[in-house]
Amino acid sequence: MEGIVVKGIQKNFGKKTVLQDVDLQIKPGKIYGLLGRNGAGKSTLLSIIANRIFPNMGTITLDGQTVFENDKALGQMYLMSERNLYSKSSKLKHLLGTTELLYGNFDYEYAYQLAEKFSLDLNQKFGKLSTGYRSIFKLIVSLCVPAKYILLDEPVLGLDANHRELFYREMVDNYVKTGKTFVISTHLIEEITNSLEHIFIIKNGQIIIDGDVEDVLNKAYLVSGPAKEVAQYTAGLNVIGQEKLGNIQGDYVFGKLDSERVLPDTVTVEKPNLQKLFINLTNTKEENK
Ligand SMILES: Nc1ncnc2c1ncn2[C@@H]1O[C@H](COP(=O)(O)OP(=O)(O)OP(=O)(O)O)[C@@H](O)[C@H]1O
Repeated sequence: MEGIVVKGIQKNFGKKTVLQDVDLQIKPGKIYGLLGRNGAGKSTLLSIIANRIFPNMGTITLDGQTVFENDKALGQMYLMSERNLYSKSSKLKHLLGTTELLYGNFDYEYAYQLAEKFSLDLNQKFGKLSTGYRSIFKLIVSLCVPAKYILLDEPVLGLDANHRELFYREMVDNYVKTGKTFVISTHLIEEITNSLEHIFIIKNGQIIIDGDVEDVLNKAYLVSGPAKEVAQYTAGLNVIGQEKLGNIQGDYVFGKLDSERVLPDTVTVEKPNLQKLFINLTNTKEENK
């Protein structure tokens, strides 16, 4: 099968199972979002895909070939993660050269252009950069490596709002120009929704949603109005969350509404955004109370 295929992945750390029965496919030429709450297993999954850590069960293939100790397949993937792998005493421009040694054909011209846009001086040493600029440097590298699949684990960590916007724009621009595939794990859902085509939502180590953003959002509804009428209208539907303010109630429904039911005049049906849907799908029972 084309692209990256993740099949039956399980990962345990000690006695704890942090990923279970994870199956998914990353097809070439799309922008994917990997969304999940703190500790859901996003970084672990991305590290397994990039062969940085090994699963207890399951396989990862790229275009049908295992990625396990397969340099050719791994050369087509680049994982940018929170971990700082760079030597603190190295100048940024020299670190670009190190990346070229590993991945070949590094796009220096583009890297210099991006550095200028982000006001990053490449003559500085990595260790002297602020948290945000460390992320920016790593992002610049990930946009300029020749790999076909770019995995970004919390890419905008520490970036201010202006730099985050600039990064999303550059990523989409790069995607349009190169047709590369991006997989981004993030908590900042609202601001990235428009850049994503497909999402995976991971909860407690399992994929609970796998679909195109539009299709997923088409299944979500927010039904609001007086508590009694709302409860009647949503009875028996897949209500995944609820908001209450006095006597006014908002039920989040995921799936289908019942077209046979008459919507009372006092009740409205809206489409929630991805962030609201995510919060409701991933809330724990305690948080729903
Ligand atoms: N090396 C490790 N040893 C033991 N437990 C680990 C290790 N790495 C991750 N974990 C545990 O695995 C679970 C998943 O962690 P992971 O970092 O993949 O989550 P995440 O979704 O990326 O979270 P966050 O959004 O907070 O970064 C957590 O409970 C974490 O404590």
